[in-house]
Amino acid sequence: MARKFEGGRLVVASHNPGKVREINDLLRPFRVEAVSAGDLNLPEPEETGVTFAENAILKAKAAAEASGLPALSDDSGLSVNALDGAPGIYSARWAGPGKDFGIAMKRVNTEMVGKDDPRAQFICALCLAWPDGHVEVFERTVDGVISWPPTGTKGFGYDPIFRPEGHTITFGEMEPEKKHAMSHRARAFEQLVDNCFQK
Ligand SMILES: O=c1nc[nH]c2c1ncn2[C@H]1C[C@H](O)[C@@H](COP(=O)(O)OP(=O)(O)OP(=O)(O)O)O1
Ligand SMILES: [Mg+2]
Repeated sequence: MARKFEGGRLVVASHNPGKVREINDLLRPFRVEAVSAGDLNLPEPEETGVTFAENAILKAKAAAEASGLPALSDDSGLSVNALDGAPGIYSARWAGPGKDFGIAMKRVNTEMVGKDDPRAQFICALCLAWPDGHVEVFERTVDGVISWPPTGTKGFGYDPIFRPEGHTITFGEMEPEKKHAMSHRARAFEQLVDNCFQK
């Protein structure tokens, strides 16, 4: 049995404004008072893990310990079949210190030249950590294809080049509510809610 979140304040342990916005959207129906790591001036931990789950755990634990509150982290990324899963856990790092996803998306496109497999997944590991060190982790994916050139301005990160399976538009072109009905983050969140939130 997973440990339950009892309600009240919860730290959203992310420094990515696009993600914080999406997690706040997903939390809205629940009795949760979300505060972000940025609001609390929490440091951004170094992501030394080699898996999404490891990085999610280290980010959530760091925020829970520093704040004394339960903390929810998200470690996520884009995995391209033709690139053997790259950028994967390095998805944020491909955008460089300036966090320029124009550069990161161009790199995906350049490295895919000559390969004829457009398949890709977004992956999201969510970790809910308590100040005593207990953690719960949930990981989910969404399948799609890489589409070039980038289209749409509604999302963040690699959304303009990711078209989810069965759809004709990219996440960048999709209304947030529609992305939340199918995304890797929304799917992992559903697991989190089922296991850790009171109904
Ligand atoms: O729905 C998504 N739509 C587009 N791009 C996405 C998505 N989900 C993850 N991504 C990409 C961009 C992000 O920068 C990277 C995650 O890297 P990741 O280390 O987990 O997050 P981050 O460094 O941006 O913020 P933080 O670690 O403070 O939560 O993968
Ligand atoms: Mg990060």
